[in-house]
Amino acid sequence: MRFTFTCHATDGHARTGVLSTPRGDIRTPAFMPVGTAATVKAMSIDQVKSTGADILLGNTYHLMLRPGGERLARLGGLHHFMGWDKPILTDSGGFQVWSLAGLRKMTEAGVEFRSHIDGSRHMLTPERSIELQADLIGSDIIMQLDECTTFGSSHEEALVSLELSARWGERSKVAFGGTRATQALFGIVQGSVFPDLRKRSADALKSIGFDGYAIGGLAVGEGHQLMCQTLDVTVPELPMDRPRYLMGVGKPIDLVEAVHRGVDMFDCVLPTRAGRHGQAWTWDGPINIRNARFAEDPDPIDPTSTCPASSRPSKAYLHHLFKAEEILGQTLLSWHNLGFYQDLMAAMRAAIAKGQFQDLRARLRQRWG
Ligand SMILES: N#Cc1ccc(CCNc2nc3cc4nc(N)[nH]c(=O)c4cc3[nH]2)cc1
Repeated sequence: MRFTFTCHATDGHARTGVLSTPRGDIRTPAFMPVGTAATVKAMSIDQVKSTGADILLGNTYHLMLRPGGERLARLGGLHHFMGWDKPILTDSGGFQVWSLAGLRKMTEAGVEFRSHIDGSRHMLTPERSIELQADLIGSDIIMQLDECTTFGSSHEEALVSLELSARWGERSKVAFGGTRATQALFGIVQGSVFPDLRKRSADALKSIGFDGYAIGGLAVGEGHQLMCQTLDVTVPELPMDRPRYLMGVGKPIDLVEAVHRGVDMFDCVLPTRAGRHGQAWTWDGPINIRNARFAEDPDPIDPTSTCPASSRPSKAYLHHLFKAEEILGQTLLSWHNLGFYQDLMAAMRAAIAKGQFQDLRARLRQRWG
């Protein structure tokens, strides 16, 4: 059975539905925990599963460097390697090369770079990225190789960049082999913050034809308002019957505003990275558990939560763990934050289904400012 995306309800531009894949269904709007190096940092795979996540994100850049694509394939692929039998989406590597690798050389062919781990030389082309994702890692949703246009680029620079990404999108589709029975290929829209270029990029990708469309080039320093304004002009250019994935986003308020504009899928390191640094997200906004006011707070973060990390340990205990630099603190707050993100997505799906998304959005905007 191939991929099918079904919308069950809409509320304005917001929509809720299911992306059915051979490895399982993804309830949308969906949040994907980030499992960069074959692990959602500080979490066991059972803890991740317990939060209700339907799909994880992996990074081709990290996995190709360590343990290596061919080694991962010899070990049965990423699902078997990390013990996750539900869907996995992998990013194609371009963004991570720019944010992590040293000594990069960008050409029409692809990007040459040195590993941030051991300085070894690597070449990533659209064709190699597809081979890594589809054949070696074995991911279910594959991203084209693209260039994430830096925020602050000129209109001309953004045009040159989006046209490169469109050519790489075409090459990715050819390497992927048109359509596959059990895997999906997503294109990535660029165009920075320029409405005309976002339309141009979307038109180019639609003419190539993808199973889903990601919105790239955002959450790169443009700020919440400009991100929302760019979504306002980009989402309407994307096909209604295909999933829309906003890459690298974001804070809870970002998710609410993007769902309001018709986005279906998200990924972000924030809940786990911030969790490892003591920040816990709550329905009343974020708190930092290392603050002295929690030193003798006997109550859990959220006694009503189904997540054990939210409903059982007291804030005093979590405060202690962070003061003592105990690893358990990082696990418990990462677990809590991922549980909170999944509860937020579930609340948005339910509100859209009941035609009450605007009430939820208004309440959360008021609370989170
Ligand atoms: N803590 C924390 C934290 C750290 C970084 C971020 C920003 C992530 N933003 C972001 N990820 C992206 C991945 C991307 N991947 C690709 N292939 N293309 C993109 O344009 C792209 C754009 C992105 N923008 C958000 C939260």
